[in-house]
Amino acid sequence: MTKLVEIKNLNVSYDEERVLENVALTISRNDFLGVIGPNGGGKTTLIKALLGLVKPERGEIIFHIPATKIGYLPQINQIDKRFPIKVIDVVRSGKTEKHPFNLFRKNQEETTHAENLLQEMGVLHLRNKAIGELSGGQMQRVFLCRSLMNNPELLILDEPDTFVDNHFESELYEKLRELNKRMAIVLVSHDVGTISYYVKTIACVNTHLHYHPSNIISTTQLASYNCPLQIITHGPIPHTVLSLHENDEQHGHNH
Ligand SMILES: Nc1ncnc2c1ncn2[C@@H]1O[C@H](COP(=O)(O)OP(=O)(O)OP(=O)(O)O)[C@@H](O)[C@H]1O
Repeated sequence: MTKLVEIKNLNVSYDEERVLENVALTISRNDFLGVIGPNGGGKTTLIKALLGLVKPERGEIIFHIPATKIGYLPQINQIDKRFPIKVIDVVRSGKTEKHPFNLFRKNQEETTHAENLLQEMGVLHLRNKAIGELSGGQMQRVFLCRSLMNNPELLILDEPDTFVDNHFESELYEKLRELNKRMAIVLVSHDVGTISYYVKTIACVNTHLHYHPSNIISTTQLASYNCPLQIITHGPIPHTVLSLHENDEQHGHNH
């Protein structure tokens, strides 16, 4: 399996507070890794590490691909609706190999690539709209196109389902499954139920990282990973499983 990024013995602290400790993780070609964990557990910090944005206090991060081959869809909660930029230009701005001031110079090849991505995501008809006119789901698709402009080998998404409706959420995950045929994906989500249906492996991050080599994970395993999450799912239809009370049997399901 071709390795894309390796994290070894990583410690990260902010102002003396240890956020990641002794973290090891290898991302390889065709991986589809779901990153879960409690609030403040260090998921975003792990993403920053994968993007080379945090300085390790200890350990190392080895990149086997250039930075331009890592696509990133940040957590987007809000955007100033008045921001004057067209959809097509948002997508084109994801092209980072060139000098940044080339951004708005017309380049037919890049425009065609951006249009192909918009087409793939089903939003080509919005190409000349102002970004602020779009719905949450449409905007998320456009930003996803932007993160694909460099044809990444690794795509990292931080809670892409935050402000989209349920319908778009499942569409998005289906798209990710298609994209996973041509790139590795790391997906951070609070929605353990849904992601466990799509990802191949799971990392539970709560200062320490526990790698789980499958997408099926039980509440008992989560507890042993010190990942106190309330919901989890597996099987063909996503559903929730409530965490157990102390004396419960193991198979308490809530469909
Ligand atoms: N730039 C920073 N400076 C200081 N502390 C930070 C900084 N970024 C994050 N932290 C702290 O580090 C801890 C981990 O934060 P991080 O955002 O990585 O967690 P998370 O798992 O992504 O959380 P959430 O699920 O709430 O998004 C938290 O306690 C947070 O307050």
